[in-house]
Amino acid sequence: MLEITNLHAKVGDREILKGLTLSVKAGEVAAIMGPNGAGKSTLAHVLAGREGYEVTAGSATFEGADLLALEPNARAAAGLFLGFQYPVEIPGVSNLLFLRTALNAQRKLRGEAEISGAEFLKRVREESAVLGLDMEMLKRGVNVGFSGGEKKRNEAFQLGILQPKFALLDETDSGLDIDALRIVSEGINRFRSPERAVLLITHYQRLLDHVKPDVVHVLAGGRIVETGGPDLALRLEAQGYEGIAA
Ligand SMILES: Nc1ncnc2c1ncn2[C@@H]1O[C@H](COP(=O)(O)OP(=O)(O)OP(=O)(O)O)[C@@H](O)[C@H]1O
Repeated sequence: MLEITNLHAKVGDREILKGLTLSVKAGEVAAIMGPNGAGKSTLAHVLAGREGYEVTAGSATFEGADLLALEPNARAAAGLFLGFQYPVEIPGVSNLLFLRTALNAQRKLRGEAEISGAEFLKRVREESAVLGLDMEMLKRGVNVGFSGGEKKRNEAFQLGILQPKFALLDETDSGLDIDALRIVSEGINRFRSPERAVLLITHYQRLLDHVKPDVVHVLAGGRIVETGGPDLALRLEAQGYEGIAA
């Protein structure tokens, strides 16, 4: 589904991704772990098409199409979703208006009809119930006044509403209390399907206790340096990154 080959990318003058190769298949849940500053969020931003991140070599294709040639909104319409490590607040734009507008903009680019008010509301009710977000909160400005954990739950809510094909989740587990971690994990597990894929950037094995990954990659020094099964995450938890070649 996602094929990244020898990707090099820089921010300003600094090369962060240094020949990263990674493949994620449909149906797969893959985790990316790695030391602070290794380039995990940079990878997420490059894939989403954030400004200021320059790809200098390599390729990334999504379902066979050149992802890097697409504008960010076209990447979203193609089915790519990024859950931010640091969700932003958008005062004056309610969560529900934001999501309905985003969903319809994506549907329009795909040549689909707008979602009906009734269907949108049904999706909102279902997803907010799973994630424990009440309707009053969702009428407030996007993330405005949300606690750190509520912001992360809201990322999972957006995932449930937009129903993309590929979820790239950048530390969606950080800042969650024990119950919220279980709730957000449930949201991610509900999203799992043979047609979709998930790439979880995380520092903690505890998320992977709830969302069992098929594969675990280690990103260090701007490259994937090791790939294994769920046991790799357990080994890292026990041993740290010492001995991992950067
Ligand atoms: N705008 C920028 N200008 C200069 N350096 C940057 C910029 N953005 C990121 N970097 C650097 O790129 C490196 C990789 O950052 P990135 O956020 O991708 O790491 P990460 O693996 O996600 O780390 P963490 O686990 O701490 O979240 C870091 O050393 C960071 O300081």
